[in-house]
Amino acid sequence: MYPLPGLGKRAVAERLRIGGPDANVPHEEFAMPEPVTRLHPETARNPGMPLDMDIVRAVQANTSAIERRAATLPGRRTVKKDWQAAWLLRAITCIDLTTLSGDDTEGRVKRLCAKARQPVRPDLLDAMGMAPITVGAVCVYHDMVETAVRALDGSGIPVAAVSTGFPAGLSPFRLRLAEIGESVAAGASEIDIVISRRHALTGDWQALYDEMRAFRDACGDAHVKAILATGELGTLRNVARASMVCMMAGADFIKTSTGKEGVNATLPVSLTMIRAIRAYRAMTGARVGYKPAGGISKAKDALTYLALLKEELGDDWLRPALFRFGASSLLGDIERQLEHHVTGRYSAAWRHGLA
Ligand SMILES: O=C[C@H](O)COP(=O)(O)O
Repeated sequence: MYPLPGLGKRAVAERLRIGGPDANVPHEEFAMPEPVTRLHPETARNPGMPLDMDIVRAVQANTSAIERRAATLPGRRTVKKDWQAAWLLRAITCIDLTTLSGDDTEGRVKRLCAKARQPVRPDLLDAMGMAPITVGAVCVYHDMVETAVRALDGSGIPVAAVSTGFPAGLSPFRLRLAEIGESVAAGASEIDIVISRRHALTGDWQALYDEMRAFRDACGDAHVKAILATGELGTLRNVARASMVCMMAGADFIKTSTGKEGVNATLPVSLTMIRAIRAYRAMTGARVGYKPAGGISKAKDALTYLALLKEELGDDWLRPALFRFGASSLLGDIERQLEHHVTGRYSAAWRHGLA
């Protein structure tokens, strides 16, 4: 399957220069596809491919071009009224509703799971003529996996566990592998691993590939999201290369951040990672998901991310199987905007607590 027949070396090389001229931005009517009817439609997993250092070395990132384009993104596409409500509902279905605090309790996780099952008040959904929806997943530390799995029983909502010594990823390697196994055994069907940043910072792409491959193997049937901790990778080129190497090693998703770095999800980083996903898709035919995480708390930011994804990867990515927001408080602001859409009034933010 790699490389795709018909895609010559030159075409591949063009796609690896992130930030170069972009002939691939679609200009069709900027509307949402039909509503999500199935939460997690089958998506073939990314099988990965052998590490190809020629490709990794060819990956470039033109930082100033990326930053220029990212700066134009907010407000570039505006969706209003019913369309905006539809986009916000779509955003909710793509949230990994997250609690990752040292003071997490079973009670907090149960309340979060109740919110995951019913993220929008039924009267608001009725007023919009919408069927019930749920979030994409609930994301917790290992110790809370069993509680979340029980609380979500019968809902079809997956539990994602952060793993491998999250957030720094500096515990002994065998323990990081064992941690994945424990979380899968406890019922997590998605595992968010953290990469060893030093491998990217020192350009040891073979070590990063081997680590990622081992993490994926330890996950078994559970889907694996690779957290790059982009705020600690130094350059956008490192972000682009780490994205490519993790995808080559079989990551199902690439994710920006743990939420604990000094800088978490940003638009330049997102553009870089999304372009890497696009290049990987062009080379191999495989679709890898994207998860910006950390600091995304406003409905308008969610709209910007969805617009970016639609422009760069197309409607196919606008669903939970290929896109998630890692966010602990975004849902509250979206619900507040939906209430305003239906009633014409804003309620206080405290009325939309999550857990
Ligand atoms: O992966 C998810 C993040 O840890 C959540 O970050 P946040 O609390 O800034 O929304």
